Amino acid sequence: MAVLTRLWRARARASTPISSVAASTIRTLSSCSVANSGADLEAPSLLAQNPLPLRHGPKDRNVQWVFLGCPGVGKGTYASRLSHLLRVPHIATGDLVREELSSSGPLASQLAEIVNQGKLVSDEIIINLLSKRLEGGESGFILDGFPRTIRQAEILEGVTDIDLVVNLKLREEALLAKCLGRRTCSECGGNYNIACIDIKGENGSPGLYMAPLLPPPHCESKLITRADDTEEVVKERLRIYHDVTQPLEEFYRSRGKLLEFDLPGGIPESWPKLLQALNLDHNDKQSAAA
Ligand SMILES: Nc1ncnc2c1ncn2[C@@H]1O[C@H](COP(=O)(O)OP(=O)(O)O)[C@@H](O)[C@H]1O
Repeated sequence: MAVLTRLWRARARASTPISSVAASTIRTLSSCSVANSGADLEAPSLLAQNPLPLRHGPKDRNVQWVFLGCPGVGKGTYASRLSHLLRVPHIATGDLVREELSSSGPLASQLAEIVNQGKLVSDEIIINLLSKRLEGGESGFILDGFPRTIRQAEILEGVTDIDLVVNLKLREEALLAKCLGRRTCSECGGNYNIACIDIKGENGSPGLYMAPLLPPPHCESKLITRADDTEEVVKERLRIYHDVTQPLEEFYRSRGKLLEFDLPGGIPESWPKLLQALNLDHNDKQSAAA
């Protein structure tokens, strides 16, 4: 991870075009390059190569995982739970963008315009925000919301090894409702969802039930909604996800790193199954619940 930090710092200092940073970092890291056989490995063989729990990754370091998935799928929820479980930082680029937005920094107004239209922030801005976040150095991480473009994935691949990419999937009908139901407590920062998803099974397809995650009474009057969680903007984010981010699935599948996970329901149904898919053991589950 120190390598990653150094390189992103160097990029931020030099304002070098990202493509040349990626090229030079790929050269620098040729001795510890990302395994890229091109073989289309299935998730089980990926896990067989890297049996979990992965407190330490392939080179005796902590896990370096990425979470992919449409807006509203629950990347933040599950990435955050796993980060507590595996004791690695959960780094969400959406949170970095929102922190910058709430500051009075020079970028704030430029970012507000982009984010409130549901568009993606430029790769350069995102890499700079990430490099600032990583200045302290990290040992292992779970990235959420990054990479989001093939270019970002190539840059990441040029600077460090990703062990596993978890692709969370949820039926399209549920995604919009999940985004519109999101609420955050302005005081404690707790995340809730007031949407109750109840899709009846029909023509052989199973139903889907996701209970709302309601706030405790002391948060009820302090709930806020993200400015970009309006119907129009969420639809635009979903469109951009399908056009620009979804190709990353094939990028990581071809490298044998993609673990597909269909969410079977809300947190009570999905969390144990996710742990199982990740081959995390019972002790880990107990410590997660603690
Ligand atoms: N890796 C990224 N590249 C470009 N823009 C990003 C990235 N991560 C976050 N953003 C910006 O921040 C916004 C919020 O991100 P996030 O909280 O991850 O949203 P979502 O709920 O759509 O997954 C995005 O719509 C986008 O404008």
